[in-house]
Amino acid sequence: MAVQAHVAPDDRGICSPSCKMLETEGRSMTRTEESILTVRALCKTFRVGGLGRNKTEIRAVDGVSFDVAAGESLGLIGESGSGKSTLGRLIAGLLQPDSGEIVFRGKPAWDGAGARTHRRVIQIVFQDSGSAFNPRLPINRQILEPFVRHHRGVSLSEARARVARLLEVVGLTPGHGERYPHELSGGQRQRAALARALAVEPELLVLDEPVSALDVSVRAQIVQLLVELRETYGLTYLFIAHNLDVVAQLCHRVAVMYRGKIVELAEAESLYRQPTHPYSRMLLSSVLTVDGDLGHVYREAAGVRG
Ligand SMILES: Nc1ncnc2c1ncn2[C@@H]1O[C@H](COP(=O)(O)OP(=O)(O)OP(=O)(O)O)[C@@H](O)[C@H]1O
Repeated sequence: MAVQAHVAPDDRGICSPSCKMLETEGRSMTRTEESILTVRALCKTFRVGGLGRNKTEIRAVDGVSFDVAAGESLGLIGESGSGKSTLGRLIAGLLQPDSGEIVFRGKPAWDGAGARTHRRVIQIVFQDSGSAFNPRLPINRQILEPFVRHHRGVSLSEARARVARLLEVVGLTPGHGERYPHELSGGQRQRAALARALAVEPELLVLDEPVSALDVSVRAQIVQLLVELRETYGLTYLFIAHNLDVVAQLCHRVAVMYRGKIVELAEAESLYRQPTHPYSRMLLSSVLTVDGDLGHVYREAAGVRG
């Protein structure tokens, strides 16, 4: 069954989700209409090279606006250097915007004093989780620390039991928890990175190419895990990826970035079937060319979406 949702730009040129449910081949993925993340006119410029006025300005994110509904997975695609990671880092609070607004559950992401407001509820998982872990500490310590920080009053033995449970949820054993990051495979490290992110009970995960470095079979397992975690914990995802199959498997809507701007934002199936912006058409057809219709990628992915 075709996707029933419809997203249209409002009179400010901003796309907002307007559906309650996606139905895909008899399976449903519920999400609410409530927007939990609102991004408005977001800009970030980097100044690189040279001295003083000789510096070059790179407008990495250039006036980006969109909403994400609770429980939704929004994919973010675009060529290398289009600004996807910068946008993800801005939303996760790792970078401060030059201008524009990020509002999560009605509250601005930065307070008047320049401090992050959503440290806990928005977490980020990177492609290379190896470098995101401390190489000198076993994995379970690195999950325990954020857990304890955000669960004051929980005894150490209870915290350890909860960390063991988190490892289990992501498909790891207590034995994996005792290893150091380099003693895990890439897929196991991504599972551990997800467990660590979940330790603080986030609501939104920014997933910055979390499966790009994995081989095909491990990638499929992690995508399946992401689907399950989303259902179990009611998570919302901003999913950055190059791989369009993976985006089709996981995402309700997809935003296409080009030179720091979102040039198209649409329901995944309608974007894959009929991209409207010339850059989206070029991007999609450069990956797979089947009579200009990529609907089959979306349909083939339906079995995984759950
Ligand atoms: N810390 C930084 N300092 C200077 N320039 C940066 C910095 N981070 C990103 N850029 C530049 O901003 C632009 C957008 O980069 P970004 O990493 O966001 O793109 P991307 O779409 O995520 O690319 P990729 O898919 O290759 O990861 C690029 O021109 C990049 O070189």
